[in-house]
Amino acid sequence: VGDQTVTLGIWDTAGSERYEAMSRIYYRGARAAVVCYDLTDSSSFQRAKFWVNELQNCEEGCRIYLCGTKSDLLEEDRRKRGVDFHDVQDYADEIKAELFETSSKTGQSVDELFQKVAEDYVHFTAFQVMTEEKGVDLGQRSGAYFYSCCHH
Ligand SMILES: Nc1nc2c(ncn2[C@@H]2O[C@H](COP(=O)(O)OP(=O)(O)OP(=O)(O)O)[C@@H](O)[C@H]2O)c(=O)[nH]1
Repeated sequence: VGDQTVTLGIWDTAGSERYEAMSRIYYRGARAAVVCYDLTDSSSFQRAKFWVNELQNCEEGCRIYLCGTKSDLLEEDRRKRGVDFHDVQDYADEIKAELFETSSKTGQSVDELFQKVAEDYVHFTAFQVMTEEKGVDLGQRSGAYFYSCCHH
């Protein structure tokens, strides 16, 4: 990212709610979470919402990335789509998450997803360091630190 190298440590947790307590051990303190669902399976999107709620309740500093998987199957046949893109986009907006549709088979959008995770990490960490060092004047609407955050 820019001239910085970001090393991501990635933990693949169990997707089932049954392993909720164990998964929490893995994602505790995480700065980013890629919550995956199968684009051809609407029930998997409902399960993804469960994990989003968990993250929102337990991990305040964790940015959420929604990731619809198996996009290659939709390329083959659009009728296989089980989760409406606009519904997910509305949900992503509501929870302030980024949305990606990827394929592990073809690699579609996988690099873009992790590039965005790394970029956001760098930008938001820089912003946090600046605000921690200087403090935030809530009365000041266009402080220099806000501009520098957005222009990094
Ligand atoms: N066509 C296609 N199949 C995929 C893709 N990703 C995974 N699969 C298939 O989906 C099935 C489940 O994949 P996994 O990677 O085990 O899924 P998982 O979400 O890690 O499963 P959990 O272990 O329950 O968390 C396997 O049969 C994979 O081959 C993809 O991008 N495209």
